[in-house]
Amino acid sequence: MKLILGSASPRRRELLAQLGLEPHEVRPADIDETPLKGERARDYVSRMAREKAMALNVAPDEVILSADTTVTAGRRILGKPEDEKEAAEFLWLLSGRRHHVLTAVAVRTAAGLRERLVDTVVKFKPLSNAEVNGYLGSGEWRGKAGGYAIQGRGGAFVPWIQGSFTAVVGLPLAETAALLASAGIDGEPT
Ligand SMILES: Cc1cn([C@H]2C[C@H](O)[C@@H](COP(=O)(O)OP(=O)(O)OP(=O)(O)O)O2)c(=O)[nH]c1=O
Repeated sequence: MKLILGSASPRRRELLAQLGLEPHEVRPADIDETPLKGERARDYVSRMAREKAMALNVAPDEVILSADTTVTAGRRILGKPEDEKEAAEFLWLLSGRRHHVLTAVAVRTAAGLRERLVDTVVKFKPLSNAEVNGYLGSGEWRGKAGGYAIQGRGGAFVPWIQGSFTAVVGLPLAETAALLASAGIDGEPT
């Protein structure tokens, strides 16, 4: 079976490499990522992963892997910030609080689609003006759900997590490996 990565995220590619897997092809799906009115975060993130997988054609010898990561604080869904102003808003919202990072993984073959949702709790320390401004200036917030990257400088804001570190970065490796194995794709640890 050929592994098709249905994602433009370089992090997801790197995480796959950690499993000893290299996609046969990268085929990102371009879908509308707007939440539905009143949609719950868990429903939203699952729908996104599924829609990314369903937007692509799948050949009988292909396995498509798609995922979606979103940050949720209270009832709010924090996606990728549109600009620096929104990134600042997200960072202040997360400052000194716990939030959830939800990552859904979808694996699709011609036979059907299987999906897993991973919920990780992340705690942010109270941020100072200097920390927020320095972080905004680094540009690291771009393209990251919630406006931070735990695997980068953003890691300095996180004293504690409960759940899956790899899920926060974009692909929960234990669940992904299990889903892929059941679709006939096995990696070797590198
Ligand atoms: C919270 C957090 C998110 N992220 C990233 C992972 C995802 O790439 C991104 C959330 O956006 P996604 O919409 O999940 O993915 P993407 O747009 O990067 O790629 P694609 O849709 O093609 O698969 O946020 C981090 O890298 N580190 C973090 O700590």
